[in-house]
This record gives sequence, structure tokens and C-alpha cells, in this order.
Amino acid sequence: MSNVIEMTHPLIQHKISRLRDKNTGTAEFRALVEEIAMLMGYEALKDLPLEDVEVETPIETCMTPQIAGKKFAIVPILRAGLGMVSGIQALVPTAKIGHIGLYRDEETHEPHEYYCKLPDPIEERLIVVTDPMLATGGSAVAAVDFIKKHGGKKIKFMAIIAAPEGIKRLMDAHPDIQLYVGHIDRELNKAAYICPGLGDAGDRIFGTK
Ligand SMILES: O=P(O)(O)OC[C@H]1O[C@H](OP(=O)(O)OP(=O)(O)O)[C@H](O)[C@@H]1O
Ligand SMILES: O=c1cc[nH]c(=O)[nH]1
Ligand SMILES: [Mg+2]
Repeated sequence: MSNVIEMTHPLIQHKISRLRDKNTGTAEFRALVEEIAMLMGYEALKDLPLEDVEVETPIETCMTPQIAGKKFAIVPILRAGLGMVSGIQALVPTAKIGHIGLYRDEETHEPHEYYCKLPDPIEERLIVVTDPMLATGGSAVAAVDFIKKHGGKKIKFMAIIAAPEGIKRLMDAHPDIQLYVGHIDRELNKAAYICPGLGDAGDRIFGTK
């Protein structure tokens, strides 16, 4: 699938291995998620729209490109997606941030929405949705459904670890988006956790378990 881009950079692979380790504590885990998001963001944002502006150098005036205003937004899926925002924001400090609150039902594994707020206007923006984990794909599909319903068109999804089942569900539902994944893992277990995975990303980022 050409719209699924798996990261191969050794820095990303190394940092994902540190994330997987159950002995990696909250502070290191959070820092790693931020660093991986920044490295993935460098790749995912390579077609960020530019506009020429006039700048006076110490030598002369010239036209030179800068990131176009009102053209980019980061939309984390709460909670775990929040951990990736600062890494991308470090690359584009002017980015507007939307939020989509979803949690997965422990029994059915289906997503439940509890909060949504997107930057306005949304139509012209490149939107990067962040969530470290793409498991069944239910949360990702619901988030992209929501963004499209509100007018979003140019959507990229960034996941640090993805299961094949989740990739299929997301790309079947939204073949027009681009999916950036840090690593594609083997499978889901009966509880719909990614194997080998890294456990519950939200709990590990926020220290809630
Ligand atoms: O692909 P899916 O099967 O939908 O699973 C992935 C979702 O599960 C996790 O969120 P969770 O429900 O644990 O919420 P949290 O981020 O608040 O911990 C994860 O961060 C994704 O949003
Ligand atoms: O393995 C998984 C699956 C869903 N959500 C997580 O945080 N981890
Ligand atoms: Mg969680």
C-alpha cells in the first residue's frame, strides 16, 4: 500500500525498542515518544505548503520561503496522542492544535467519543492526526471520520506502532489518507493489544498504572 509509509531510520527503531521495554519508566517513555514524533514529523511534513515572503538579509532584500500560515494543524487522539504533540510542535511552533477525545471500551474494543474540538477553518489545512497505537483501527477510523465530517481533506495519520489489522481497517475506510508508522507489529491478542507492542501507551505516558 503506497499510502502506508513505515519508518526505517535506525534512530526511530532504536527508540521504539526502548519504548517496548517494560522497565522504561514514565519520564523516559514520555521523552522517547516526543523524540520519535519529531523524527517521524520530519518525514511526514516534507510536503508542508510554503509561501514566499520578503526578507531583508544584511546584504540585500530577497524573496524566500516560509511555512504558509493557516495551513497546518496537529490533532492528537486523547490521551496517548497528546504525547506526540510537543515533538511535532518543536518543528512547527505555529501549528494549531485540535483535540479528539476517544477511549476504547475494554469489552467491545470499540471507541467512545468524549471530546472534540478542531481549529477553524479546517478545509485548507494539512492535518496530522497523532496516536502512538493503531490496534484494531477503531479509534483511528472514528477520528478521521470526525475530521472529514467537519471539512478536513488533507489528512495524515502518525502512529508509532501499528497492527496489520488496524492498518487494513483504517486504509479500507480512508484510502485517501497517508499513514506513517514507526513499526508494523505482528498481531493483536484476544484483548486487542498489539503484540509484541509496548502495553497501554496512555498509561505509560501519563503514569496511570
Ligand atoms: O486501534 P484501537 O483498537 O482503537 O486502539 C488504539 C487506541 O487505544 C488507545 O487509547 P485508549 O483507549 O487506551 O485511551 P487512552 O489514550 O486514554 O489511554 C490508543 O492510544 C488508541 O487511541
Ligand atoms: O496495544 C495497545 C492497543 C491499544 N492501545 C494501547 O495503548 N496499546
Ligand atoms: Mg490507553
